[in-house]
Amino acid sequence: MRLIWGISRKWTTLTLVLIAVESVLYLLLLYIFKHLINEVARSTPFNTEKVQRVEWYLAVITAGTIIYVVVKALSTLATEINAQRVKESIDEKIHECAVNLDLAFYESPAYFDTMKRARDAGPEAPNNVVLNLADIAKNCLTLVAIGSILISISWLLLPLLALFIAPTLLVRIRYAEQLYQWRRRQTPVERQATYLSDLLTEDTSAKEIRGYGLGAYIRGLYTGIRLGLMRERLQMTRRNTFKELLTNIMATLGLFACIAYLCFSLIKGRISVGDMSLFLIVFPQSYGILQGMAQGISGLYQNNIFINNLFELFDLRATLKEPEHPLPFPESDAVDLEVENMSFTYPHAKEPALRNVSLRVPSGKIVAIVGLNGAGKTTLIKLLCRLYDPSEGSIKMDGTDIRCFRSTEYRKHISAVFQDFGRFNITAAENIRWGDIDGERPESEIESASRKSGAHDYIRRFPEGYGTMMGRLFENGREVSIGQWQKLAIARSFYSNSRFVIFDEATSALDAVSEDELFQSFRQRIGNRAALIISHRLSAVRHADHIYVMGEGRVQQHGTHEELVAMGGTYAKLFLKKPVESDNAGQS
Ligand SMILES: Nc1ncnc2c1ncn2[C@@H]1O[C@H](COP(=O)(O)OP(=O)(O)OP(=O)(O)O)[C@@H](O)[C@H]1O
Repeated sequence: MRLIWGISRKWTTLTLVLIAVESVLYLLLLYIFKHLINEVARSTPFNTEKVQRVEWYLAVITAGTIIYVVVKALSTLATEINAQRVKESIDEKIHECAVNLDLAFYESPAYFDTMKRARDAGPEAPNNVVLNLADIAKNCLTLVAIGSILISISWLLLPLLALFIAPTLLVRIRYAEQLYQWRRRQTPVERQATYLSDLLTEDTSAKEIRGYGLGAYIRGLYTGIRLGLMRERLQMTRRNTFKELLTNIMATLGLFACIAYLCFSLIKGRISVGDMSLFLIVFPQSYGILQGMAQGISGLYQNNIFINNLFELFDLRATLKEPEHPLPFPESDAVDLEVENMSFTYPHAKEPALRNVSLRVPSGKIVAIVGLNGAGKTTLIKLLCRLYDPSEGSIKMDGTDIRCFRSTEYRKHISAVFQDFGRFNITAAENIRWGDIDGERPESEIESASRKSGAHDYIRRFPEGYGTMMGRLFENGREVSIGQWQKLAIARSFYSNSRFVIFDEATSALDAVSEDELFQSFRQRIGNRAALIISHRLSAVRHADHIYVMGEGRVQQHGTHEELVAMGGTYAKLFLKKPVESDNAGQS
């Protein structure tokens, strides 16, 4: 309730007011209707006075019914608008939560379970709660109206009805709870099934699934999981159907008990014909309303417990601590990035990925990091981008620990191209502009960044140039090669206003000519920024001002290319297996 109220006060109030008006009108109409029937049935002489009274009742009932229909339509509209607003707001909140959580959450299966449950529940669940609540409120008020009429006929009717309908309500609430608990338990299994289904339907795995003939096997795994889930669900449904049948029989007995009671009351003359007619109108309705309420309350209960999943997600808090009093970022362009005795262990991992690493990226310099697979290079980059905080040691920017800056502020000064860079299905221009989404920069800078990365060569050949939709997800989209996508990602980092450019094997898919061109004039391309390059290729690292060699999470050697070659050891082993001139000499 607080969630809904917080999102949409105006519409929630309007909805409740309209529902109240609708119910009061309904009660008034029934009341006038009763008088109309009594007037018609009364054994008074047929004269002008009687005709006038009947006409008056008819006119009031007709006008009142028209007003009632209008109010009902308005209240349905207001409820729907309110529900839509809540739905949009919750959707927005889920996305906000996902974006604000730090990368550490993505390491944990529990996070994916919570996210899946929240996405399964919302944004429909709060929406349904609004509709449920509106329905229950409406039914309650109508029931009060009908109840007061039923009590005026006989006080026994209401408790009799409630007694027989209560078991239906309880059974439905119990089933809702069982369903929720079951879904909660099954989330990891359902995620496995979704993963297998994605493998079968998405383009990223399509080639290997066909190449290795894995289709039938994966389909078998998927069907196995789904059939298991279906069997359990059907078992629950079967048990529930049996219970529902029993309680429905009870409710029907209750209905006929009331009918029998009223028949005898009429015979004994305890109720009038007007009462009986009124009863015949409202009785089926009250039965329907009570059943609707049972459904509404169990629905509310069910949606409410699904909403708990949403709250579970909203309650997740980022683990990266933001400083209470963030320091302003250094004004000067000449800032150094320094790593001091840093160690880091991934959440849920036993062994540290980085041990006592120290290195320096001076302003305006190009620094390279090399090492075998699993040496810890990418991990170091993630820490430099402050996607994680070190377990020990620190990273300093111009002598200040980067934890003293607001993380969003700090990240603006680092632009990284990761191995698994983003391939965004948006226009080519937007792909580059996302490197500095808040900057109001002239369009020409997009092309300039694109020229520096080599992406301009193929984008200019597209009939729609930079307006071309990239990827094949959307109409008229252009799929390009991995190397061409990589050039676009590099252009994005060049476009950004950062002081440090980080390339984590960012040129691995570039052809030798493109890569050579890029690194030959790399210094001009990055301007006065500093760069950190991770690469397995000699052509990418040999021109660096300083090179660090990493192994088993540590810095093993460092120096210039010439110094390291002279030193021998890991670097020489990595890069001197083939003649130094060869582009692929450094591939590990
Ligand atoms: N998310 C993670 N959770 C736990 N351990 C991880 C995670 N990512 C990487 N590791 C481990 O950390 C170590 C360093 O990995 P990292 O990705 O930094 O290596 P790398 O030097 O970049 O390797 P490559 O050259 O293959 O890219 C490896 O032992 C790896 O298994």
